[in-house]
Amino acid sequence: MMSQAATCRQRVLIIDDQKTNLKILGDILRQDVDVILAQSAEQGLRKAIDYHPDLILLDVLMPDISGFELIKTLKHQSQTSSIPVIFITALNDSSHEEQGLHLGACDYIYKPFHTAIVQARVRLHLQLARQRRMLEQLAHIDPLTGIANRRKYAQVLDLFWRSAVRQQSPLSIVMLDIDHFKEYNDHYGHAAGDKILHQVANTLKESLKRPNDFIARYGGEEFVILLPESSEEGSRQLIEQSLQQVTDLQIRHDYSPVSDIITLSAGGVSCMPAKEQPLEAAIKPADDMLYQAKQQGKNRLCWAS
Ligand SMILES: Nc1nc2c(ncn2[C@@H]2O[C@H](COP(=O)(O)OP(=O)(O)OP(=O)(O)O)[C@@H](O)[C@H]2O)c(=O)[nH]1
Repeated sequence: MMSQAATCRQRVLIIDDQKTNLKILGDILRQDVDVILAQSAEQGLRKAIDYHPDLILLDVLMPDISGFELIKTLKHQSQTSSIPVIFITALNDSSHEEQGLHLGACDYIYKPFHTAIVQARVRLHLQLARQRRMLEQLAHIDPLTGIANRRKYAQVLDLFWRSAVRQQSPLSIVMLDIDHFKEYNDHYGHAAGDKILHQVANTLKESLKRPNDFIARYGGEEFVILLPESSEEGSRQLIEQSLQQVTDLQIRHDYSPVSDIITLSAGGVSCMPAKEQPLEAAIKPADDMLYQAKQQGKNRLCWAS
């Protein structure tokens, strides 16, 4: 993920009502980045949402909506709030500069501008944006397995839940746990245990079919899978296949009382989220079912009815 973020071309949206300014700025940046042009605040806002640029260069004095007004909207909308904005304006006095920075701009450039200074500042802010994105990605990845961590899971669950409430569509939640993993660690060593966690996590991940299906490491040897817009029958079938794919790895576990290979227990629930229902209550049945699967002898899937 890091290498992809580090190599792909970044995008800069330039918003200015003067065609000549758009052309000049576009020409001096095009060598380094993909340039998107907008000739009004309204068009700029639309393009910011549609193209999600890495940086916005924004004029202040525009006939319909001023740059100062537009940045307020950009900073209030979740799709655009994290995009850094540089003002580039003929309002070349410190009080306007102060106002611009207060409104959330990361920089303020006076017109008439010097080409090399615009290029240098754009480069600097793009580099900062890239580093910020990498940090965000790293903060959401479990380093051992490379899949999402519990923090990311909490965010995604909240997102899926709200979307399921809005669309009145089902959401399946599945908790999975490696059986007798303590014995595995005790006999084969912690480093071997780490390798298994990586292998199991990635096998489960690859078994998921739809782009929105989501897996995270919930903790230790426990994983959680979220399947949005998936029926109970479809979800059960998919998870049975996922468990089968882990079994197919045929990882020897001579110290497991339930099998001579690594197995998983899993508990699932399909729910139709309602606004007034607390999230915790919806997840609990999956936890209960995992407990039941362990109680019933492990190496199985139990589903809440
Ligand atoms: N190698 C490795 N082991 C871990 C990691 N996180 C947790 N564990 C181990 O996972 C084991 C979990 O043990 P238990 O909770 O008793 O679970 P279990 O042995 O799988 O028992 P059941 O779930 O009842 O089958 C402990 O030995 C933990 O040390 C990790 O990152 N790496």
